[in-house]
Amino acid sequence: MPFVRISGTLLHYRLTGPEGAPALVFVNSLGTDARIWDAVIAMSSDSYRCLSYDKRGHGLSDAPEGDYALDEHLDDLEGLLEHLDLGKVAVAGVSIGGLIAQGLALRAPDRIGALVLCCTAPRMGDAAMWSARIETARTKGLEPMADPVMERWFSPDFRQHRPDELAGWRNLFLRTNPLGYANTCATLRDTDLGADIARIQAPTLIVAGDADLAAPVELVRNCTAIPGSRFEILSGVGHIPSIEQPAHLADLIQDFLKEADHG
Ligand SMILES: O=C(O)CC1=CCC(=O)O1
Repeated sequence: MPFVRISGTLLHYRLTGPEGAPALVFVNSLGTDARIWDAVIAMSSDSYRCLSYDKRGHGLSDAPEGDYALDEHLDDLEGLLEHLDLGKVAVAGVSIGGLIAQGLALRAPDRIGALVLCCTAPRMGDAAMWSARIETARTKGLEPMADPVMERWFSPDFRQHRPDELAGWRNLFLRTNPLGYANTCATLRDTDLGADIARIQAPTLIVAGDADLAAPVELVRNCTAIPGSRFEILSGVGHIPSIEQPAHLADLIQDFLKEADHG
């Protein structure tokens, strides 16, 4: 369970897989931590050096005060990559994690071997929605949002047939630092990469879930402005395919990275 301080912010990360193997980095979504990627990492770490971390405001990482700018998330991730000396990486991000991946590909194209953008878009939601969540998180905590958020995260089938997992991931959401959550909602409120992503040159796989209420398929399709990108729609999956269909997602990622010449 290593920790590192990047420009004063403590980050919790995990690194598995053979040293020298192509590096694959996983970025988590709002209200979660690196554990949402564990099943995919277990299926990938024979062939890839897998890095996952709790982005600021989440998990065991620090939750600094104040709205988080996208640039601060990028500073964290770039700092972590420099600290670990991973060379060129593929970055897989879900939701805001995918926004961070897009941002890094724009800021540091030479570091990026490939992108996997899951259930994300260059702009997610609108300012009013994020402001309302910020207000709720800061004044009442996360409990009032828990049930609606579970409906956004998980397909009806998952919620009906996997109640213990649902309860566990709900616990993860509720244990997120409400101020870290609110400060991250500010990133979503303030970020729009729509005018920029056509400049991304990295080979890009885009994955949407047809039961995703947080990033519906047509929103995720906006990522196809990235030249040459491939778009896949997973059936019966909500907002976090790494939890609902990890084997399917791991296969897609590995096949794509081989074609992209990253592993
Ligand atoms: O909580 C949600 O609605 C899902 C979500 C939006 C951005 C993100 O990272 O997760």
